Amino acid sequence: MTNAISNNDDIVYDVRNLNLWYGDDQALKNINLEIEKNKVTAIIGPSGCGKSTFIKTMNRMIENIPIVRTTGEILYHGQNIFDKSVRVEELRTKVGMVFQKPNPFPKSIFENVVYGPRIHGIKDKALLMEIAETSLKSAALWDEVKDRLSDNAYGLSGGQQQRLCIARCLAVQPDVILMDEPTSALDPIATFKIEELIDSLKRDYTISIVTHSMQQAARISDKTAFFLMGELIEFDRTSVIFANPADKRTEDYITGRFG
Ligand SMILES: Nc1ncnc2c1ncn2[C@@H]1O[C@H](COP(=O)(O)OP(=O)(O)OP(=O)(O)O)[C@@H](O)[C@H]1O
Repeated sequence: MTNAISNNDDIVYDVRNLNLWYGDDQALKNINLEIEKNKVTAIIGPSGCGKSTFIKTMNRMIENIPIVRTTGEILYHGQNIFDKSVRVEELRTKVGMVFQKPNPFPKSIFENVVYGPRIHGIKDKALLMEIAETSLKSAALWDEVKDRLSDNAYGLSGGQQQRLCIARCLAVQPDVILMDEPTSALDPIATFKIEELIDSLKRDYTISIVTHSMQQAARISDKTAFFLMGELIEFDRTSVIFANPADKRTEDYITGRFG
């Protein structure tokens, strides 16, 4: 009888001895962690502990900041994303990102969703329409916008804009979705909708989410990583992190003693 140990196909990311510096300041210290397929992995920790830095490293978005230097490896399906042969645009198609503040383009709802497919050379109107419909349905937004696809995206509420950004991300058929505090600018109802959406998306995608809300991490994630001052202090099943953490610092943080 085998127990439920993941095999390699279940590991999407294998982060090995990752260090990152902004100039002389080290923001990530020897991080080792695996991200499993079709799971939601939450990244929690106090302000400035390196959560955003970590998540932006996973699709090499962090390299937009010139003073950044990294050592170590991030294996994505077995390939080190820092290898010279890796094409960053391709990686970012596979590993999409959703930000704290919804950031639709100043275009119609339809054009926002099909932006990526258009860049990839898809011109056929019927196909673009099909992609828009599928993506908006997957992002639980279709029913609210199907009659006004040509309206400007800025006319949507904040929560709708965030789901539109998720639809835009889905339209290029990613494998992983990185989310950096995706609900921190939203009200509780819009937050609830995004949380429900995350739960349904994990059937098809692997999700990693930075959150300041421990309740949110407890509600929606399967695994939780607790960061503190650039170090990964503890990484385990979310139920373990919140009910029976191994490290005193994790316990102090989740019980609100600091942070
Ligand atoms: N562009 C930058 N240049 C220099 N230092 C940076 C830069 N971005 C972040 N840092 C530093 O790296 C460390 C980690 O920051 P990061 O934003 O990753 O933390 P965080 O846990 O996401 O914080 P928060 O919860 O406040 O968003 C901090 O000390 C921060 O000051």
